[in-house]
Formats: sequence, C-alpha cells, structure tokens
Amino acid sequence: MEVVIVPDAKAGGELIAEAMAALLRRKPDALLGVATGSTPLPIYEALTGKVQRGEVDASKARICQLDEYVGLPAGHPESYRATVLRQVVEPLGLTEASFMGPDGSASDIPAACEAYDRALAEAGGVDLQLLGIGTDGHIGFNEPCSSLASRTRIKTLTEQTLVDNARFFDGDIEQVPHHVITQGIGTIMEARHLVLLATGEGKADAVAATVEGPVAAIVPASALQLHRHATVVVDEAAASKLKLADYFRHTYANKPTWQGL
Ligand SMILES: N[C@@H]1[C@@H](O)[C@H](O)[C@@H](COP(=O)(O)O)O[C@@H]1O
Repeated sequence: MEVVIVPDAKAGGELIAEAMAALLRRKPDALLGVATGSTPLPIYEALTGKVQRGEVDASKARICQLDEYVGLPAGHPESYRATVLRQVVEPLGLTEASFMGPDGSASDIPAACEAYDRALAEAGGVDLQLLGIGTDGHIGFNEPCSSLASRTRIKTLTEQTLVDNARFFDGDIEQVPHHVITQGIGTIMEARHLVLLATGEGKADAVAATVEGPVAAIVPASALQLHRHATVVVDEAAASKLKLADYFRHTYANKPTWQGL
C-alpha cells in the first residue's frame, strides 16, 4: 500500500485526476469506478479540467458506480446514479451509454446485485476504483464487520452513516434510506488499482486504522492492505494520526517520477 500525503484536498484531487488521465492515455476505454460523497469532488473537477483543456481524451472512458441507495424513486437527485451522472458522466462529456450501476429500485434486489457483479466482470473488470472512506472506516457502503470476501449485495446503514449522510437530505435523517446496494469488499478488491482519498480531520482515525491497524472486518477499508496496488491519498489533516507519516512523506518525495501512482 502506498500512502501519499498531500497539502490539501485540491492537491489530492489533482494528483488522482492525473493518475486517471495517465490511465486513459494508455487505455482509452478504461473502466473507471467512481465514488460519491464530498471527498472525490476535487478529483472530478480536476479531471474535467484536463479534458476541457485537451490534455486527455475521455470520450471512450467507461464509468461505473460503487454503491446505491435502495428504494429512492427513480431519478431522485440524491440517488447515486443521478449523482454520478451529474458529477462525473456529464462533465466529462459522456452519456449514460458509458455508465454502469446497480439498480436500487429493482423489485428483485439480490438478482440486481448478482447482475451488477456479473456486468462488471463481463466489462473486463474495473481498471481504477476510486474510494472515499466513512468515518467508521467503511468503503462503498460496506459497514464495519462486512465480510472481507463479500460480493455486491444489500446492506443496512449504521446510525453513524445515516447521521453523516443526512446532509444530502436536507439534514433530515428520516429521509436517508436505511438500505443500500454496495459492491462487496471482495468485488472492490478485484479492481486493478484502488485509490482511496481521505481529507479532513474527521477521517484521521479511520485512516490510521486503515493504514496502520490490523486487517479486520471492523475496519472495512483495512482490506486494502491485501491489495497488490492500493494507493491511499490523504491531506495533512487526515494524516494527522499516522505514526509513519514522516516515512510516507520521505518515500513519496524520493519516488522515481516514471512510477506514477
Ligand atoms: N457510500 C459513500 C462512500 O462511498 C463515501 O466514501 C462516504 C464518505 O463520504 P464523504 O466523502 O462525503 O465523507 O460516504 C458514503 O457513505
């Protein structure tokens, strides 16, 4: 696992967007797994800027979703499908034809979950999966004690996540769906490159447990320790509880430039 400490969220966004652009230059039809929440917004902004300035061609890129609420009416602005279309697909100049996501309004949820896992595999697998992290260490919507081998399936949100996400629903916790579909941890681990961005002091405990704690289902993001190509990008605030922060700074500062992320 590589840990990169950046000065702030904007620098993290720029660094990761450049890694995505480099991937698209090598593989124009790369399948990019995207995440929702506030954290990845600087990535999408930076990548859109690169596309608009002609620094990278994203016209063949394919985008896939990490997770989704269950039971929101189709087209609800806070569904993750609508969010990803608004924040990523449209700004990159893509259409829904380049986009894949699980169907949170399906009548047969287990079938929809299986279909999504199958669709990801049939698409050749995810090339680069962006991840945020919940304050409780979740990735996607894999809450603490999710199986580290889990596949895409339905999950129930913890009280903490309901509280954290109420801000997207007018601050009203009653409006936050209790159930979600999420790529499982086993599914996420099949992506060829995992890139987790965490910013702000509120994520410092979760980051420390993810990077320096034991691999344990109580901290779902700690599964990244078992991935062959996982990059954790953190700003100074989110890095503030890392014991090895100076080592991480040193290794990144001395990294050969050809290596990329
Ligand atoms: N399902 C999403 C996660 O994918 C995201 O990482 C997390 C953190 O969101 P934020 O980046 O807004 O803190 O929120 C939600 O729970």
